[in-house]
Amino acid sequence: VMCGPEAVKEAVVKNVKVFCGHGILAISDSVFQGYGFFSSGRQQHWSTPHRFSITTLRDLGMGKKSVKENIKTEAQCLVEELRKSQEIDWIIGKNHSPELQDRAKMPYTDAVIHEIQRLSDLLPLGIPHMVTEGTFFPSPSPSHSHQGTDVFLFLSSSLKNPHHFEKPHIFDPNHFLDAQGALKKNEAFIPFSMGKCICLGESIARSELFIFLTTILQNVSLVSSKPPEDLDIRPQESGLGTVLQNYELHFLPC
Ligand code: HEM
Repeated sequence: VMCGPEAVKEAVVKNVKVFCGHGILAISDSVFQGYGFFSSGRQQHWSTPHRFSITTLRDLGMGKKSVKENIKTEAQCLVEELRKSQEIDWIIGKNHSPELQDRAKMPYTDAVIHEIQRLSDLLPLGIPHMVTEGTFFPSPSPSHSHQGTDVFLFLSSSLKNPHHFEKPHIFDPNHFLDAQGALKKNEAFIPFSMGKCICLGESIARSELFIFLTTILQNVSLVSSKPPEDLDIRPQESGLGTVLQNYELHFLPC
């Protein structure tokens, strides 16, 4: 189990060939029947479909107009649905819908999204990896790993690392803001893993989070039925994935 950003980096950035084999994930076997990226024990990481997907998914996330427009349309539809379900007559912002280019000008919003991802810790142990050939792992405690050894990248231990985040268990966007209010990168922020094994959907996921959140907040105020300080933000369950608690929220017209 690789704990902390330094160990994860040592494994999947510096020793990428050895540590990026796919581990066994029982749940994916029954769903994917051995096909696709999540099939267990896939040792060859840079297969043709993988390369194809990297190009396609990263292109989609980075710039293809149709996808960006789809994300915006989906966000607008979500707002429409919220409006209908609330039966509140309010107007979707008329002049400007959030665009991805706005993100660079909105460091606070970006920091809030980083902090949501950090604390929600969607995949605490990442997706299982497997050692593809016997290797000696020098740090933090020297050890030998045999081919086929399961490897877990303990992403939680980076996201909630007290050496990298001042208040690791408290929601505070300042973890990602410098003294001037600009977005501050943090090498322990690795919810998508890192290196060549990094989540193929990172760019799309980050775009969606920004567009959805800003579009919702542009149109409604989210009000909790309890004072925020009384909310319990500990996860309901945490295994392969973190399941958050259910919260009661009111969507009020701005
Ligand atoms: C907030 C949302 C998401 C988070 C936190 C997340 C996180 C992750 C993590 C930690 C991994 C494992 C990387 C590793 O092997 O070390 C992964 C793999 C993967 N993710 Fe995501 N992911 C998200 C959304 C998405 C989306 C939207 C897509 C597709 C559009 C996607 C597609 C994939 C694929 C295909 C892999 C397997 C990559 C491979 O085996 O090479 N993810 N993701």
